[in-house]
Amino acid sequence: MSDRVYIFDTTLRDGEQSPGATMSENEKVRLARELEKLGVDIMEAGFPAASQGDFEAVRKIAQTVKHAQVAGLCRSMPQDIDRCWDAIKDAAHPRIHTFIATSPVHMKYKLRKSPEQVLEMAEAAVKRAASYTPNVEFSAEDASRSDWDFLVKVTETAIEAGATTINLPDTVGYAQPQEFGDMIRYVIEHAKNSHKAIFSVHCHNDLGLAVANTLSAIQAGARQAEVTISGIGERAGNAALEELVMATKTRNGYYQVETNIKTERIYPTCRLLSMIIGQPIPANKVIVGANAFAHESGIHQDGMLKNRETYEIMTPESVGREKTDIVLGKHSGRNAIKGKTSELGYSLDDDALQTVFEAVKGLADKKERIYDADIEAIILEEVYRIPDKYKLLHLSVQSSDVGVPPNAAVVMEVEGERREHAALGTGPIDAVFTTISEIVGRAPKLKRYSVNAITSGGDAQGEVTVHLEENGYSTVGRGAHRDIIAASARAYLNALNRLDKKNSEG
Ligand SMILES: CC(=O)SCCNC(=O)CCNC(=O)[C@H](O)C(C)(C)COP(=O)(O)OP(=O)(O)OC[C@H]1O[C@@H](n2cnc3c(N)ncnc32)[C@H](O)[C@@H]1OP(=O)(O)O
Ligand SMILES: CC(C)C(=O)C(=O)O
Ligand SMILES: [Mg+2]
Repeated sequence: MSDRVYIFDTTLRDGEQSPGATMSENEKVRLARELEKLGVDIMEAGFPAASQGDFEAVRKIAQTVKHAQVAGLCRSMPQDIDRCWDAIKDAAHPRIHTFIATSPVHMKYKLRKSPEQVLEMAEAAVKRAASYTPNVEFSAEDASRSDWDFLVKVTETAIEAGATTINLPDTVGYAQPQEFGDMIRYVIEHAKNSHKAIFSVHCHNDLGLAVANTLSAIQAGARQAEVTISGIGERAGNAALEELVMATKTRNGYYQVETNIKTERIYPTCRLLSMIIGQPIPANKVIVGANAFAHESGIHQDGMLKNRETYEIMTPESVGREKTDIVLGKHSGRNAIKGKTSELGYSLDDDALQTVFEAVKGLADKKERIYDADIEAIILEEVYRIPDKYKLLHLSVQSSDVGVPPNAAVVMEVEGERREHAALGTGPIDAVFTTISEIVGRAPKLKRYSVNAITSGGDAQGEVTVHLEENGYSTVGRGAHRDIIAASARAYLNALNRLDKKNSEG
């Protein structure tokens, strides 16, 4: 049976210590509501002694959140602890989180205290916190650079004073996974009454090992993980909630632990945070980045279409994202293109598929990303075209405001014969249409002309639709191209070819 790992989210406290991630009171409350929906067990709402603003935000969150525990952080100082309690006392499940550093470098240079003084401060702090609530967490800051036997002593002291959670942080992201797991196991095995507390870890990502260290600690017996959404936090950040949770879920057989997180709420929560702090999610970010479930190369796309498990270890839906993105581009193969065209509702034979395949490869050389609408435009242009009597070979257009009137030069093939001509027009598109009509010796009436950007971005394709009328017949022609004048010429010829077919069918 799987053991439960409690998720302690500190996005609103350590996450907010990330440069540029300061949030207003309203934003913190909004995120707190989302964290509750996500299913975090404990949320650290802030550091009430830091400022009046943080005090108010923590108090508001404490009054708002109903199911999750709400923690406030405080130094091992009476005035900080009292202020913290004041802020969280209205919570349905309040927790005081007090801390003091235990590493030689922090004790000597930052605190200017001896280990004995630190032990006394820890004991006094936990006792004071426990006089307010039985739910007290004690953290030995910079635990990973502390003497292990001193950590055992501090842990015993804090448990004896009333702490029910003991947090051993890797404050500066210095630990290595095996070593960190060994440290947690050592303290749990050697501290008296360790069974009376839940052991927790809080890992920073300075060497990119925050999640690995947290997982190693879980294997060693830690049952609370302190994390943040998208891994934001002081310096390089904290262990990312989404990475830790999905690692334990995806490899449940390996870790044999479970969390209470509703994983399908992960993506919406990360998006909300990104909007609040105004920092976009990088495309290659684990689980929540735009590329995390996008498959670009033909061999991967082929595997995915045959069975998603070939290249996906979790589904995008399981983290609240939309379906897998098969990104068609220059690395795509025929199977992916066939899959996409049938998904769009077209059933193409092998020849048509080959035509689309070649057109996609050609377009991919010019365009960074191929969208569904590009594929549809290619199908319309390359497959569902009436056999052409008229073909465009070259087009050159001069558009102008003053001086030379707009003019076009067109080289075409008319039933296999090359013809060229140039003409003026009221605008560049009119010049193109006039030149083509003069080449083919016809003068259909242009009833309607429209242009749509069918894809987005600076390299978007435009689709032009023209309605032509001639001898009582009317028809529609379409053309797609990255240049709308070229798209217009194609649409006009497409309509002329259709008209010609109607005329000849009588
Ligand atoms: C690893 C972490 O993330 S720890 C949490 C970090 N978060 C914050 O710092 C919250 C924002 N901080 C603040 O607003 C301010 O630092 C305050 C209000 C907390 C304190 O401000 P000040 O009183 O001006 O102190 P200042 O920040 O300059 O220095 C910190 C003091 O606390 C002491 N201290 C640091 N940690 C602790 C602790 N856990 N317990 C007791 N004292 C501590 C330092 O030794 C220093 O003492 P000194 O003034 O006697 O040298
Ligand atoms: C206050 C503690 C838990 C902390 O943020 C750290 O050690 O990184
Ligand atoms: Mg921290």
